[in-house]
Amino acid sequence: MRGFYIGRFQPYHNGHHHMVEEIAGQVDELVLGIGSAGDSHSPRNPFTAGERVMMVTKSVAEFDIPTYVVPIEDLDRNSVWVSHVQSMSPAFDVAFSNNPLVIQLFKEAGVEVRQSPMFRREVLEGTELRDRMIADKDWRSLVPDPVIDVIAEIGGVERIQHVSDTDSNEF
Ligand SMILES: Nc1ncnc2c1ncn2[C@@H]1O[C@H](COP(=O)(O)OP(=O)(O)OP(=O)(O)O)[C@@H](O)[C@H]1O
Ligand SMILES: NC(=O)c1ccc[n+]([C@@H]2O[C@H](COP(=O)(O)O)[C@@H](O)[C@H]2O)c1
Repeated sequence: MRGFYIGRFQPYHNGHHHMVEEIAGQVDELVLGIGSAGDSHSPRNPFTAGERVMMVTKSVAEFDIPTYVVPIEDLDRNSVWVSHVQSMSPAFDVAFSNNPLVIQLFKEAGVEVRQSPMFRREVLEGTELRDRMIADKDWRSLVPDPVIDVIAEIGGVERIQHVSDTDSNEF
């Protein structure tokens, strides 16, 4: 059985990693969708799809499960989003998500959806991690080690601080 799990992963954190570990116990192969793939260099979406591919690929290497990482751009039309996802991804039997819109769209399309409880959500939330990066507070303890390396390699903290500076995000 092949599972599908999509997130923006801005950045990929220990909550996502915990969910992947749980999913890995339920399926034989996993597709990880990098959502909003066209977005980057903004306060909410600082990292490119390629950078997020690196974070996710290096992190899930510790789990013993074949994993495909697929960037998926957003569409203006929710009604055809599941078809769009299916056109970009290896075929899957079950989708995993805690996002209400994603759950609704998959269910309406007849795809089985499984949810899992949120894991330490008071700190394991992308928004909280990005705020900590901007404020130079600890975020490294909340992500898998490979994510620390990728964010260092790409100058990610400097970037998010720069794009969050209201004087420097005009183009
Ligand atoms: N701590 C967590 N435990 C379990 N699942 C999580 C956790 N954080 C996020 N998820 C789930 O992972 C998927 C992808 O989430 P997403 O990439 O939006 O992360 P996020 O932490 O919610 O980020 P943001 O604050 O940027 O929206 C969603 O289904 C979301 O509900
Ligand atoms: N119409 C669309 O393009 C559409 C609909 C539902 C979810 N999505 C994307 O799926 C991803 C869901 O991940 P999150 O749970 O991290 O929000 C996001 O990137 C979101 O933009 C896109």
